[in-house]
Amino acid sequence: MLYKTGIQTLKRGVNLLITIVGCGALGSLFAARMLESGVDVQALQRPGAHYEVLKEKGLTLLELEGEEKSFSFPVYDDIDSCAPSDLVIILVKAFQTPHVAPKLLPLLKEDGAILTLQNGLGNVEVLKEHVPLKKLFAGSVTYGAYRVAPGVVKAAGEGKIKFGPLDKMVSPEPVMDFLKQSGLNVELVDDPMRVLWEKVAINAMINPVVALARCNNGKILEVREALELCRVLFDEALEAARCEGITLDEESLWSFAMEVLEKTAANRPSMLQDLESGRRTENEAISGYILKAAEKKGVELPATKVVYSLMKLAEHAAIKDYVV
Ligand SMILES: NC(=O)C1=CN([C@@H]2O[C@H](COP(=O)(O)OP(=O)(O)OC[C@H]3O[C@@H](n4cnc5c(N)ncnc54)[C@H](OP(=O)(O)O)[C@@H]3O)[C@@H](O)[C@H]2O)C=CC1
Ligand SMILES: CC(C)(CO)C(=O)C(=O)O
Repeated sequence: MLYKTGIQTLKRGVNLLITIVGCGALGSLFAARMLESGVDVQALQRPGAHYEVLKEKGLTLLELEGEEKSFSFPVYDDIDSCAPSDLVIILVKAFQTPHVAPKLLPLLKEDGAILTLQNGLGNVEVLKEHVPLKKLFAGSVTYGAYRVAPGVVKAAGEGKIKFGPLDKMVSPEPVMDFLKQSGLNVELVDDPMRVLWEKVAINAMINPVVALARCNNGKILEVREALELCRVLFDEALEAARCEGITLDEESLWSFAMEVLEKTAANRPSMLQDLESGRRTENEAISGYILKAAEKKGVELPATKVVYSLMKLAEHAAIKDYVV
């Protein structure tokens, strides 16, 4: 018999509540889609300019086609003010996970669930230290959003959430139904860790290369040497995945990576946006994690090591008080 999360209360017509932990670009886009679908949302957000605007004036979402929408929902900077929720979605950057993970359990109703949709690897390991496995779900996202000003988020493309429970004995249906009801495109997967590795392989071959070159994703397709470098980084990421016992489908994933480059040709990747805004990047959770996974098995990944080190240098140069 599969363990059910508390989200089955959905079927009893009780109002369900989602908490978004880290209501930045993606968290705000999701909050907007949920509110449009009539689902209750609250955000746990750290204090700062974005928090102030969300709290005082609400969220402004600029749709891809130019429409401007306003949303108002409860935004808190402390756990004690939050109501216990049925589903908590983690959308802080990976390096913030150790700060939020110990606070999560009180945010949940007794049988609620937690879903991480963050990029990078290592988040699940941290969450597992603080949350029972049966409550944990993980996945990746192809939606896009970025912040244009505090409280103002631009939608950069609809996409899909691929997710699944980390404990195979847990029924994913209630969370799946809830996310669908929340206006999001969702697909269930058997092995969420594979999905996280697929996403990290794509991030590892695009993000640091484009961030270091300070260009748009599409430029990679115009420079043969850049594409060759991406291929080496991609192959190294797949090698690291094998070191963790995960064999990714090289051919179909490479085709998907090319599709991502074409579809996001005009985009500046998140890592570049972070560098340009003087913010920390997810370098550690992407290239850094890949290097560590391989290192544990005595495998060296020379190209990944070079771009990882250059990204550290770029962060050191761009970020005040960066700890090397
Ligand atoms: N944006 C996108 O298109 C996509 C993003 N992702 C992934 O989703 C995750 C979130 O990305 P994104 O939304 O772009 O990032 P953002 O930086 O825009 O959002 C993260 C938010 O978390 C807040 N925050 C930071 N620390 C804490 C904390 N301790 N407690 C509460 N809130 C906190 C930040 O506050 P503050 O505003 O003060 O900085 C910020 O608003 C990342 O892992 C990213 O890689 C995946 C696919 C697409
Ligand atoms: C897929 C990609 C590389 C698109 O830019 C991305 O996820 C990012 O910018 O972080």
